[in-house]
Amino acid sequence: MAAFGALGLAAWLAEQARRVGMVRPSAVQAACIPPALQGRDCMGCAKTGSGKTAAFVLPVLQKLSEDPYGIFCLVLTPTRELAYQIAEQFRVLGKPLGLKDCIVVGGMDMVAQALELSRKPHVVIATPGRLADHLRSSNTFSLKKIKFLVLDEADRLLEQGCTDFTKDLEVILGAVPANRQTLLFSATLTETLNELKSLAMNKPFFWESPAEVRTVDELDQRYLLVPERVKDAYLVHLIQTFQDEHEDWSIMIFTSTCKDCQILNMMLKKFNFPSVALHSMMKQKQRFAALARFKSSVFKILIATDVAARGLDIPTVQVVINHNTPGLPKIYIHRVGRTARAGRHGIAITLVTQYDIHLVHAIEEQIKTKLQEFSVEERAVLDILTQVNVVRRECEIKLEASEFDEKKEINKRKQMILEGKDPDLEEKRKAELAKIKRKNKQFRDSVRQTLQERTQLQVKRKLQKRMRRRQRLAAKEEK
Ligand SMILES: Nc1ncnc2c1ncn2[C@@H]1O[C@H](COP(=O)(O)OP(=O)(O)OP(=O)(O)O)[C@@H](O)[C@H]1O
Repeated sequence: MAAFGALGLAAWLAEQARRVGMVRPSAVQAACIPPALQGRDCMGCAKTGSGKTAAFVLPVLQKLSEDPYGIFCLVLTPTRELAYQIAEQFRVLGKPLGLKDCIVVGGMDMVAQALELSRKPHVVIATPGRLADHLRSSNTFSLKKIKFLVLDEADRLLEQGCTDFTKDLEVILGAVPANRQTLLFSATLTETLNELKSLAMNKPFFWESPAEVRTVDELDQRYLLVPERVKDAYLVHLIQTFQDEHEDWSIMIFTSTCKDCQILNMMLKKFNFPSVALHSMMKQKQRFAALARFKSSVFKILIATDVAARGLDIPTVQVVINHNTPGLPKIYIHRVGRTARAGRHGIAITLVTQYDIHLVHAIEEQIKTKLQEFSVEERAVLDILTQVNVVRRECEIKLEASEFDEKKEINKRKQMILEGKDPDLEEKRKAELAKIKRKNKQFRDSVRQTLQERTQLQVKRKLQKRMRRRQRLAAKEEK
């Protein structure tokens, strides 16, 4: 495969890439860097861990070196941790340029970010919510001259649902120029291809990994059929097994809710498995600290919700365990993609209960691969079953006593204060917004009602007119 220089990158940039271990471009880099350098919009759909980040960082840095000014490039990504990770790649690869970047994410000081933005950094890496807040509340910076708009995990940014970014993306797209280059990347682009294409201003160059199998070959994908009520005992047994056989291995465990994440973290500590949790109910500083301790192998076990499912690049992760079967195949693809990255091997085990069989079939259909059964010693699991369930109950009671749910509300309020917002004002704003929405709905319903009544009236009049005409005709015929 051609070297980076042959892709059109300047010697200094190819050398910088080499210095950080990128000697030969990966398939998605070899495919997308040339058209990006030629000024085309690009969409890259490549497997997890295949170097999509550098596929947009390198061409952006190349173009920036030819015309250095700020704000040159805006990168949007769905989570705060990913924003920091992308910024790190820009800093490492852009070091010879003296790159100035600015990270704009929630949970951090908004005033400091506004100050940094006003200094016109070359590259802004942001989560949509916080950037939209800045655009709504201040005019101390402009995105009018950006050359590149990059959407990392693009399909997640455009996903509709409870935590969708739609309104924020509308604000941001209104603030960027039409004559820009748009680069879109993800491991699961295809489902939202049309919406994504509408984002690209001109006919985008589209590249998709040719392999039919959607997950990497180096990934050993297993399942474990377990009854729902003994799932935790299997989890503890799996961790014990891996830690006995490979004490240097790092394990990422995914679960569905913040509460479950918290309880499992408490449980594992009681079984002397030092672990850290990562979920959206934690304060931002706690999230960063947990990730740093896991990345540096101070802790070998990370329990996370799907806030950590996409993009996180932690080379030491050898095992991914799905404590719950992901509801969507693409969530599965991203979760298990946290291991077996950049050509390394890894194993992913999904705990499948009697209620999840259909989910496994949907996953296998999407990834075009059959999961193999992972065998364990049932006896060993039964031996710890009671103890695990007792410990879980103790942790649940302890968590309830700590008013975890109430904390969620308090956390939200604290977060707003930290971000310079007034929680009561926000509460009032939300109530007013809800009232306006209710009134609008009532108005629409009454209009619809009136139209229906009017239509019925018109139909009735027409029928009466037709009846009267028939009566007149009948009367004439009688004469
Ligand atoms: N050409 C290359 N040669 C060697 N290593 C590379 C190369 N490109 C990227 N890498 C390394 O591969 C790892 C994965 O890269 P990256 O995080 O960009 O993958 P990705 O495709 O974005 O994954 P995901 O879909 O999970 O976000 C990183 O550690 C990165 O430094």
